[in-house]
Amino acid sequence: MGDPSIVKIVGQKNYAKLRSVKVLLVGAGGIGCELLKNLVLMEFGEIHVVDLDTIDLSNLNRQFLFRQRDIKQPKATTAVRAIQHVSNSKLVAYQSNIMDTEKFPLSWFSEFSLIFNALDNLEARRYVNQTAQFLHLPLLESGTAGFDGYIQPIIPGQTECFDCTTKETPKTFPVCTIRSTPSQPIHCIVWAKNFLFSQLFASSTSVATDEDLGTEDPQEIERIKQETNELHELQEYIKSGDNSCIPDIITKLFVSDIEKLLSIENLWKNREKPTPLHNFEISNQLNTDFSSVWTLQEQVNAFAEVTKKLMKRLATEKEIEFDKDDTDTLKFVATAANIRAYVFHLPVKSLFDVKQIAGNIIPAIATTNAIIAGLSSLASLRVLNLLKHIPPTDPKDLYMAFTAKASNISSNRYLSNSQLATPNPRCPVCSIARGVISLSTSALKSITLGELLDAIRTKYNYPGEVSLVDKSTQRLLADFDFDDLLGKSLSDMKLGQGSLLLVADERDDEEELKCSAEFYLQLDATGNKLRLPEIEVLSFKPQAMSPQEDEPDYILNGNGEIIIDEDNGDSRKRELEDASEPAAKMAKLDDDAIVLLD
Ligand SMILES: Nc1ncnc2c1ncn2[C@@H]1O[C@H](COP(=O)(O)OP(=O)(O)OP(=O)(O)O)[C@@H](O)[C@H]1O
Ligand SMILES: [Zn+2]
Repeated sequence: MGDPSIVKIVGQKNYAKLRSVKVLLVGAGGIGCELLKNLVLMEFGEIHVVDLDTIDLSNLNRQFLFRQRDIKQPKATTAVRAIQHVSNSKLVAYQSNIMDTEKFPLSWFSEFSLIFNALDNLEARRYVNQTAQFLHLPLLESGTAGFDGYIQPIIPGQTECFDCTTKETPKTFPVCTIRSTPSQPIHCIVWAKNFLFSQLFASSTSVATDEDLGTEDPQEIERIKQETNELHELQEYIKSGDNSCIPDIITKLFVSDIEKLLSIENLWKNREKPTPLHNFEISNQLNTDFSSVWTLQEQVNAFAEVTKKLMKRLATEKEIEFDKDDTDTLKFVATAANIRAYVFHLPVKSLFDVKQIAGNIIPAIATTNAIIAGLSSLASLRVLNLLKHIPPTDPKDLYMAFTAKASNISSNRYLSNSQLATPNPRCPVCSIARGVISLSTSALKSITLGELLDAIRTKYNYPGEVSLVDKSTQRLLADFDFDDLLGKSLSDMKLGQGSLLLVADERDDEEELKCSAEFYLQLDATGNKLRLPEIEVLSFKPQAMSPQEDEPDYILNGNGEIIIDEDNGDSRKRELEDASEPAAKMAKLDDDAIVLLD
């Protein structure tokens, strides 16, 4: 019979279907905990939860399945344990990285009817998106940041995928701004975190000669390189564990390096000159209030104290990574950034503020997570065709949904939606045909690369001029003028379970080319020597795609940011702003046109 409220929504017949559906939830953080609760209350037959992380104190305000006693416990297993007692669903938890191909081969994913993404980074989102494309599995992608949030249903082959729109990597700054001419507090924080801290405690790399330094001035380039190598020497100091060198470190960073900068006169023609930190003293007087702005003396004292502590830690830990929740690493970065800010006459920040910036933190809001998880679970019923009174879903009728601040449509409407676009023909992920090649272990040894390539050519009508790339390692295995490896066996080429092979038509000047195809190698225990998938590899007209075609006017970043494409979006944006119904793509953004979404 089942829970009467869910039966009312889906009907008795669909309820039986719902009970047999197996879904995958990736991420048991802010959205993940909410989603797991919803999916359990909806009585999905089986819910598998994957999360690689353990619980932090800072998660407890919104990840309501966790308690103080759970800190340092795995998120996935703890979430499942917390909800098990009210669950009518079979729950399975994994404390693992979803990108672990040994633990989660493609065949494992193929057991699910639907995947929910509740992730916080671009790499994992992309990986799941690609996997869903491989298996033609529907995916419900989601993210939130503060009051902003979105869900995007992705139906492979029918609606745009996560990678159909360009995803920008987070904002970066030119090296010369960070290393020579900071003009905002964030430049000092980036210097302290990404350059100083990582040089001294994480790893020692000198500046690569081809790194874009953002300056042409030979004197400045020379100084940046020299400074990096000198820092390498400081790292040796730090490793020695000798506390007496701390004043030398301060002198090097905030006096001699600054004096060297001052000697490059070009830099200061149109800028205020920095003031080196001459005559500093170190005392024991420490400020412990993380939300106040400390005096210069307090910054110097805290910098000396925490450097001493990190030197001691380094002796046992060998390498220390920056972590916003590790007070020592945060204090080092905050005080170093603030002393540099004093030197460059820039505003100084409290430790708490530096934590927000250095940890890329936008306060997570439990309500936004709950709304987005609610929308995602509701969308799942549509995607799976389980709603009682709604006719079978045409993917064209599915919508993305956004919470208020991410929408430009109406200032007094909290939720807005936008019809899903069709797949972008130039998408690097979903414009490629995909399938699974199964083969026996003995075939790996007996079949040569050339034989496999011939079989693929024949089956999918590829021409002679194709290239074959091992996508897992980005190795070129063959192309029209490189056939040296074709006589080698697949196992000689280290190809096997989980390898990804990309075949591409390499002909020039043809009116019509075959689309690329990507194959996943899967070992087959049933004795099949070699079986190629029954997939259709379409052709396309290369000249038909002009660079302007269908360019999206916004970018949804999985890391994630919503960014307006300034060059292309203007006219479209206007159109959207004028539109009243139906709500369309989001565009109302903060002043700097960036909204971060986890
Ligand atoms: N590759 C991955 N495999 C499995 N789980 C992942 C992977 N990448 C991220 N996650 C999980 O996705 C979840 C995202 O949740 P959320 O955005 O609330 O982040 P959080 O780490 O819990 O919080 P915060 O970043 O604010 O401290 C996290 O629990 C994280 O461990
Ligand atoms: Zn795509």
